[in-house]
Amino acid sequence: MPSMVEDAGPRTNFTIEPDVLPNQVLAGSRLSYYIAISLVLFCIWFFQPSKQKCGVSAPFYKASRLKWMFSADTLVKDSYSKFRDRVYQIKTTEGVRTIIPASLVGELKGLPEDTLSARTAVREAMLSEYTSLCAGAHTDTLSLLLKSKMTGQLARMTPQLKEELEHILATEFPDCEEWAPFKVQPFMIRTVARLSGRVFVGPTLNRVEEWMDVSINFAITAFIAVIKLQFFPPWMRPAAQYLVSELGTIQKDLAKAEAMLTPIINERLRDSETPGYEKPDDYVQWLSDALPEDQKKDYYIQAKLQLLLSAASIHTTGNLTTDCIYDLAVHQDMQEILREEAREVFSDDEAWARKDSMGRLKKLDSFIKESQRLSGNVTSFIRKVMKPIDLSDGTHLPAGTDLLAPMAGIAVDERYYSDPNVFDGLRFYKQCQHQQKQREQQQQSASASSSGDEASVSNGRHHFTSIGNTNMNFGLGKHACPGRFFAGCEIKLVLALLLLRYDIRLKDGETRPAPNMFMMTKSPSMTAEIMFRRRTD
Ligand code: HEM
Repeated sequence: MPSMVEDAGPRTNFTIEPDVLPNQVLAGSRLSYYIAISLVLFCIWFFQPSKQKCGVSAPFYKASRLKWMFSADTLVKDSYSKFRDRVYQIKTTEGVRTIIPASLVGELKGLPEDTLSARTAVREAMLSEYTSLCAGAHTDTLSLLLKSKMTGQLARMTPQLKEELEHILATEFPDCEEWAPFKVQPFMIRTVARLSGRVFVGPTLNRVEEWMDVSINFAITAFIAVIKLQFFPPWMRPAAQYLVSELGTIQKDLAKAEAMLTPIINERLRDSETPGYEKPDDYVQWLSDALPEDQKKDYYIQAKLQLLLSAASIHTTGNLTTDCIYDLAVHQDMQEILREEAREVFSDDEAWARKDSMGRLKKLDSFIKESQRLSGNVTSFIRKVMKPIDLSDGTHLPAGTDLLAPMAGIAVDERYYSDPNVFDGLRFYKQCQHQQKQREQQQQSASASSSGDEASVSNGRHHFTSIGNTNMNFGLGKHACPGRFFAGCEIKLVLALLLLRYDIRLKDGETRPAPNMFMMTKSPSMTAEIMFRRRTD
């Protein structure tokens, strides 16, 4: 057997942890059939030469495609430390990807969609023509509604979220009167599904198990469908799609969601005729109001947008919350610091609804951002070049080039983060304080305030929701995540409440649960247990 590693980079032993692959990949009555067909296709796919010639004037980092599949984190870090500020290319399972460093991504982030497309890149990555993972003409609606109805207005939602959180803690979190182990990841996914559901579909449907099930599993099913389809060369996919059972599940889930939403939409349309009717304040309503008259009864598109919204928000937010708990369990000293801050902010019950409360949790904000820095995305800024682009370093990017930014490498670049491999929960808090001082000094000095680096001092770039060329966990530019403010609010709420009520630690003799890596997706262990004990104060 020829060596699978073509060259370069430290070699990795590929062992697959039992919880690396979602259970659904491994289960099912047709398992042996899948294994047989997958093996044959894997051989065809693995040994076929990469035919993609896109003419990017940048060197290749050579590494096995297996490494991309199971160890993309290490691959991106290794290749980044070799090239750092240079553009380079990697052959991945999905084709050639051109990697854009932080120093050049600024030249691209403002380009229009017809020159550099996020939509096309995501549509292709999701194999939307088979998976239906695309909102079509309504793609912008999804983001615009989040921006106009949520961002900046989150305080209005926190009392409902707090109520929902109390309910799920009361019904699904153990008593923990003594130290007790608890599996965090599945709980966090359910919690975020319920909290988000409260704002997406309202207080009745969000607690219905069937809705929870569909909204949580839609993203997982789609992920598995994409992976299976990727094993087939593009020319085989029109026929191969019939072998991927998850594509059928996606359609069934869409139908279930449609059936659950239809009576709610109809009831609201009926009630809106009644004088004095007070409209509910949730995504179902915002969407219904935004749709043109002839589409208000298009239940299918409304169901689809809801499931796409769930897919974008539940696992991303739930997994980051889980990572934060793992980091809190390791960094015991941070718990009292953050608890103290939460006690100050939530000194009375009304504080949960106060407009500025979440913003005052500055140390917690820093802690979450630091967790995300070290556990966040492997890559970001997924884009497709639609018209040729020339970068200032002389790199030519022809139409058809697929871009990525090497987030895993940037996140541990010592030029951007001092002691980058050390977890410092107050890293961004200290930077914010420093920034604040600079701002005050600038205000005092008229000459200083009229000169120089004003923008960098005043834009709060160390906050959890800030984005920048070296900070792309929420993407960059026009398509940067519009849900990040809501995500921050949910995560702070969950962590603050848990910190106020529980002590948290690792199980005896254990270290921080290792993340799972599969196909560029890094996620916290789904099976790890963390110890909780209810506080008596
Ligand atoms: C920690 C949680 C989250 C992370 C890490 C995350 C990350 C991202 C990233 C990396 C992108 C791509 C941005 C780009 O390409 O420039 C994105 C897009 C998006 N996210 Fe999030 N997200 C999170 C939570 C949420 C939530 C809670 C929502 C909804 C409430 C949401 C809705 C969206 C939507 C609709 C887009 C597509 C934006 C567009 O293409 O214009 N996300 N997110």
